[in-house]
Amino acid sequence: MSTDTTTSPPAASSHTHAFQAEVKQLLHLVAHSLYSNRDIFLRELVSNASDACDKLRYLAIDDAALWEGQSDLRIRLDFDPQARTITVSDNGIGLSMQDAIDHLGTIAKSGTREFMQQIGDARKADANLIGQFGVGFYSGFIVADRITVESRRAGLPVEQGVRWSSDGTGEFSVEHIRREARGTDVILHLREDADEQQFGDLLTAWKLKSIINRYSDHISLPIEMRKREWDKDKAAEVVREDWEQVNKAAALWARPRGELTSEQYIDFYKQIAHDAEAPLAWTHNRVEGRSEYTQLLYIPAKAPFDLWNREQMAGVKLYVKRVFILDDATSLLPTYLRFVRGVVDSSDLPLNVSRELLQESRDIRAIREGCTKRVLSLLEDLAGSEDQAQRDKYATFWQEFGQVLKEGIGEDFANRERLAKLLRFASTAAESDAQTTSLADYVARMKPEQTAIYYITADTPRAARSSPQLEVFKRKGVEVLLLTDRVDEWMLGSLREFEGKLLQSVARGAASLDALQDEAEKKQAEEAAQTHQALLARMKTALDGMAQDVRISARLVESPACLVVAEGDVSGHLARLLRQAGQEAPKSKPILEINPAHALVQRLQSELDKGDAAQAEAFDDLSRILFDQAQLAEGGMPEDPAAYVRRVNQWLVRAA
Ligand SMILES: Nc1ncnc2c1ncn2[C@@H]1O[C@H](COP(=O)(O)OP(=O)(O)OP(=O)(O)O)[C@@H](O)[C@H]1O
Repeated sequence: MSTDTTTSPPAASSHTHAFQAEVKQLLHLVAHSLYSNRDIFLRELVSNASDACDKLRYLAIDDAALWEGQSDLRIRLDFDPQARTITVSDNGIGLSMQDAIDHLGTIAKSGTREFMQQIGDARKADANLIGQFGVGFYSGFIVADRITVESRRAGLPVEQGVRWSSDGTGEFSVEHIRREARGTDVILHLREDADEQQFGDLLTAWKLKSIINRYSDHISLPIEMRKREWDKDKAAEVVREDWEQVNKAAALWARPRGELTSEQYIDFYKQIAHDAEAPLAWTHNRVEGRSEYTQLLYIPAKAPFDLWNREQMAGVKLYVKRVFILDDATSLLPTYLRFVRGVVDSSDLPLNVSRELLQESRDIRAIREGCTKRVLSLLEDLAGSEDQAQRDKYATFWQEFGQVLKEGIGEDFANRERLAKLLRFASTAAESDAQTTSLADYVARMKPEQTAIYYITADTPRAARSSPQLEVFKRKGVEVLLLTDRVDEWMLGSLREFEGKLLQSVARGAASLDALQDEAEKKQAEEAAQTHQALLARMKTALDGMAQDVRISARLVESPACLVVAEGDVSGHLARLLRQAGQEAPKSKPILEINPAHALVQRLQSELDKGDAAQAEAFDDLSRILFDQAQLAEGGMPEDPAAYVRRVNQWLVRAA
């Protein structure tokens, strides 16, 4: 926080401010963890310069005076070997004094701020992790021990320039300066203390050019350096006053696929996604027809830390005829594809398109549909590839982003079937939870008499696997899918069937099990229900207010009891999720199913047969114990845990 909040001090007086706490941490990390990646500092500063130019162009649409009579935007890179400085200049929007204090002293992006708060200990953070957050401006401190920024915001008087300066430890100073030129100079004073080898080469034209070529070629503005010529007479290189363009300024996505190497695609991804790791896959197409655009979309290999934030949607950049317009993935892709990174460049939209206009534009709708289809095709290609390495990539993708993709089942009606084919689940058919299956593979393995796709929902795969409701399925060798992601219950609300087969919870209703029972089993169940009619009725009274019914189970083999929900009722698992999320869960009561072959149930029957008043209490207690245990077995909690413990203990004492 600022120690001094004066915003407009008189010219020439310098004011010192402390960095926000997280910036200090970040600076510490930057200086200590990113040496191996040091060249990225130039990419970050050039990208800021380019953003500043884009911003000016955008604001000048409504206020042409901001051009101040000079509308050729460009970025310049200069260096001085004697002074050991590198300067990145732009004639973009520039900074006011308040901008400099606000933007260069704090981390504005809430995600990055939270991240910095979380890591706390600099030693734990590795460069890859930090790379994700785009250290941006502060990356200058990888190579510099002092940075000076001189700037003037477009439209402000020349006296309202600002000089910001810091050694990147605890504080920065700001003062007003007189500055004719609009825009910003970022001057890096290279470190001297470190090994000369480490930074010395940065003070050469070839090195700076090679970094620009590697990282910033696609920047659509010219990046210029001073012309250098060999002077025969002096037998030395002389630096001229005029400038030459050193980048191709050819947007990568605008070049034909055949001209580009994988390395170029990967480098470009790393820049736009702020990711140190290569992407899993990408798709690059020029779409022609009713709406013309180019799309270059990437699937990252790792989920970002803020994937769960559905508001965090700035993954795809929109360009119009190679001019950057905005980061607004909400218009370009549905929420459930928010992990996609990339660029869409439209040939049809007007350059001054606003956010509001975007929402209504037919061209944007067409682009959004087109991008969605492309991403789904890309995923289908990976998932269905002949090549094991590609299928492994899909497995990685699923691991990282599967839960997000599942949101699409409820959100994207038009693509629901395609999405359903991309789903993967853990299953009782595999020993390991990591080995997942598709619905199509499940259907191919179904027993001839089986009519439904069975699943169980639970908090963890382990809880799912040991659930009593699975017992009969295990005995009969019928596969059950194990659904343990939070989003699953929600997804199931929209995914009722697959290839004509209903998805059926093993913990719901009774009808679906009929298909799995042979005649003898059905008869046996009917007889058991007859024999235990009185027991069932008596238990129902004992569990009044807790269970809506008590019946003989066809699901159980080893356990005494389990809970099931009636058709149309909310499952116990979903009710728990809702309560955890602080929401009201519908108050439907479960059905208790009991296993007549189990000793505890037989014990209940004998308590009932004794029929005296003292036994009535024992009967009630044991019924409640069975109910509470069924609750525990499916990962729930007895309504009154202490009462449950008391009852169990009474029985243990009696048995001892
Ligand atoms: N050359 C510049 N001209 C004008 N403003 C700048 C310039 N460089 C940085 N800024 C301002 O400082 C802010 C912080 O820059 P920084 O690079 O740290 O983060 P960012 O650009 O917002 O994020 P990222 O680099 O991760 O994309 C920018 O958002 C911008 O407002």
